[in-house]
This record gives sequence, structure tokens and C-alpha cells, in this order.
Amino acid sequence: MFSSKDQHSEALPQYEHIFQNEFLHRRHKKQKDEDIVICECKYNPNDSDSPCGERCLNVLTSTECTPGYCRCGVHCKNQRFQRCEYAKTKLVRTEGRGWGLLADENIKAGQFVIEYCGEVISWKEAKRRSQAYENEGLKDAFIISLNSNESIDATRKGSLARFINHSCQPNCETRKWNVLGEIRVGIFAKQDITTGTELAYDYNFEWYGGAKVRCLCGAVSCSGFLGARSRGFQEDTYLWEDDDDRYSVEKIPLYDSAEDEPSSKLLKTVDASNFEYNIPKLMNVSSGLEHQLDSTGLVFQSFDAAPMEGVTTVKTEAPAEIKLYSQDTQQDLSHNNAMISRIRSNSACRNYHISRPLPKKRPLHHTNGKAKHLAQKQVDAKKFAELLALKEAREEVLRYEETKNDATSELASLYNEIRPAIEEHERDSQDSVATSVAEKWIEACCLKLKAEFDLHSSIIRNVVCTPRKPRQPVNPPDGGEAGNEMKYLEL
Ligand SMILES: C[S@@+](CC[C@H](N)C(=O)[O-])C[C@H]1O[C@@H](n2cnc3c(N)ncnc32)[C@H](O)[C@@H]1O
Repeated sequence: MFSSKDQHSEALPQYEHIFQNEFLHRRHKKQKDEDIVICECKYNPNDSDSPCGERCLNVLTSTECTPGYCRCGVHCKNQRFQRCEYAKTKLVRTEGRGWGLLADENIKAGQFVIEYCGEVISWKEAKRRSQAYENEGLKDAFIISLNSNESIDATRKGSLARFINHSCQPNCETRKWNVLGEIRVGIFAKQDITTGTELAYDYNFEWYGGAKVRCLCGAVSCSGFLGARSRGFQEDTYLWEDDDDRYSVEKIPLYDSAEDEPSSKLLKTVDASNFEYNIPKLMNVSSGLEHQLDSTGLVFQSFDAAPMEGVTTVKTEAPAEIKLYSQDTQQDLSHNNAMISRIRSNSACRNYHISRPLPKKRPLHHTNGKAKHLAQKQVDAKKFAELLALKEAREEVLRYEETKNDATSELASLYNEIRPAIEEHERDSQDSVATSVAEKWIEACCLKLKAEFDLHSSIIRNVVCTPRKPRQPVNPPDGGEAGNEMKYLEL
């Protein structure tokens, strides 16, 4: 695997070694006091996990503690990027893949290995440079994506992470961390790695166009080319062989399984069931909830078929299911989508598990071969309550409605609270908000969703199981005589 030649006989690549990203098109953000999240850890000499270990709120949200603010002081273990707490590694010459990086000590699964440092440039500049490097005849590519607007270029300046090669069956992965208000990319071990093993992560979603390089990772599941799963790759037609000859390739392999889709497609769904946060568990829903109460325009769908508001579906074109929600719900949804699109750039962040492809669309109910019109109204819980004969049932429905209203106002006020943060991030062309903010938002969305569900299920339960008030004649609004014109309240 590695060259038998003396490793030092090959000239070391020309680049400037740096330990922190350098910003070319803007300044490093200054963290404001109000943006600093202080964890609840307290240093306890008898508990090795106490100074910001796995239970630390900041660690759980992939945010490093801010020195001077963390109560654990010098004992804080959550400043690994800032303190360059890298694993020991060794540069080696590989067969056919240029230089590579080996573990020079045993590395544990989940361990921070090294930061991918380089020059932070705009996405446009990344495109320009990528083309320029190709024109200059540079074979190795060192640009990776930081967020949807920015990239890190380690071609001229970088850390040793620039030497980590690609593998389709990697032992490492990239993760994005919030460090003093900036997103930084770290290489983390996916599994235990023994000393002397080459480190590798999957480049597939980071490919920037230009030359295609045949992958020599040797994995059984090898995709054939570096970045072969990226959208850019599939649009391009050149191949760069190991001997640097170019070939026009007629048929670049296309990947059609859900897993192989470009990340931009994959990141449309958040798997809420995997959240590691303390988000209230949603009730189990029986399939018997698929009801339609036409006279109120109220449509119920079994929970698993509906997108989980603000959490599950992020899609620019509204899926059919979204139409089942009321207009104000849809408004919330667009806020939520904006939020999710801001947090989704942190795709490598393990806390969000943004991983599942879009759920398959369920066909809507059809009548006479036509799609049934689904009215988009709010549920009038008071109207339902009035129809119920039992006082307890009426009270229950109204109680759930109040809880739902509280959850709705809570979400609205949270949006107002975080609006300045969102606007600031937009000004700075930053694609993510603080994880703590996203976390609060998701929790509020879940609470609102649960409250809505509780209300709807209470209405259904009571309509089905408790007696209704007898039909009452109502006088027409103009005060005319009841009789032939008599109308009945109907469910
Ligand atoms: C970030 S650099 C890695 C370090 C590089 N090997 C060097 O010598 O500087 C990425 C480049 O390494 C080469 N490379 C990385 N992984 C490879 C693989 N699995 N098969 C073939 N070439 C690979 C490609 O030329 C790629 O553009």
C-alpha cells in the first residue's frame, strides 16, 4: 500500500503549514456575549467526564466552550479545535495516491483527529480557483465545502489534514463544529484505528468539478472515481488517469439508489426519531385516525404519513401532504423551512442525523378518479366542543385547544426572538445559526405539533365516543320564522 522507497526521497509538497483557517473575503467573526452558550458543567476531580465531557450541553450541540466563560476553566475538555488537540499522525508516500496520512498512535472511535485548515474563500472563488488549478496542471484537489457559500482551500495553506486521502469505506469522517462563532471542519475517527493505519474519509459530496480521478481506495464498494456521487461529477465528461492522461468518458457511472443521491437532495429530511435531545416524545398514533370531517373542512391523516412540521420535510416544492395543513400552519412551515435550511449546512454534525431520503409521497384520497379538494381551514375546537353533550368532554377539548394556542404563541415569540440572529447570519452570508438556537426552535416546533395532535385526537375521540347534543333548530340570522326554513347544526 505504501511506497517501499525512502519516504524522504520524494520532495515534500510545497505549501504553508497553518493551524487556523485564514479568511480571505471577510473577517473572522467576533463572538458577541449574547451568542456565547455557557454549559452547566462543573469541574469535579473525581469525575473525569465532569469538565465538559460527553454530557456537556455544548459538546452535544457540536459547539466548543468559550475560554473565560466556561466554569471548568483550564479543565474544560471541550476546546479541542482551539487548542489543536490533534491525534499523532505521520505523513507517508502511498502507491498511486500521492501522500497520505497515517495514525501514529491508536485512535478511539469518535476521537477528534485533526482540523481541516486552509483559506476560507467564497464559493465563487472556489470555482474559479478549482478551474485555475486544473489549468495549471495541479492534479491534487484540496478544496472542501464549508457551507453553501464558502469553501476551505488547503492548496497553498493548510494543516496536515490536507494529506488525508479518500476512501469509499473510510475510517474517518468530517464533522462541523461551531468554534467561537465560526464553523470549522474536523476530521473525526468513525471507528477505532490502530497505529500505522492510513486515515481516510469520503470525499464524495465535496467534489468541485474539473478533472476526474480514478479512485484507488481498494474498497469493495468503491464508486470508481473520486467524488463520483456528486452532482458536479455527473455533469462532467473528463477523466484524469493516474498517468495524467485525459480521456473523454462517454458514460460516467450514475448512481440511482437513494443513498447515492447528491447531498443536496439527501439533506431534505430530518429524521426526528433519531434526535438525541430531550424533545418530548410524540404520541403513538393508531391507524384508525384517517378520518375526514367534510363539513368542517377538517382532514386528519395518520401521523406517519404527514410531514412532521418544521422537522421532517424541507422541500422547496410543497409536497401534497403539506396541503393538509391550515394556512397559518403553512406559514409556520415556511419559517421552519428557512430555519432548517440554515441548520442543514451543518450536515456533518452528528446531532441532527439529517440523513433519510424524502418519504415517499402518499396518494391523496380520490373520489371518482379526481383528487379530492382538501380545504385548508383551522379546526374550530369551540364549535366541536359546543356539540358535545358531556361537560367533561367539552372541557377536555377546550383545554387542549388552550395548550395548542400557547404552543403556537410560544413558537411565534421564539421566531421574533431569534429573528435578529437569523438576519445577522444572512448579512454575513453564513449558512447556519447557532446550534442552541436551532435546538430551541425544533423543540418548540415539536411541542406545537404535539399540542395540535392532542387537540385533534381529543376531538375525534370525543366525537366518536361521547354523546352529542341533540340536533337543535336554529333560527335564521334575519330572525325569520323557524319552520320550513329551519336549519340544523350538523357535524
Ligand atoms: C486532499 S489531496 C490528498 C493528498 C494527496 N494525496 C497529496 O499527495 O497531496 C486529494 C488528492 O489526493 C489524490 N487521492 C486521494 N484519494 C485518492 C484515492 N482514493 N484514489 C486516487 N487518488 C486519490 C487525488 O489526486 C486527490 O485529488
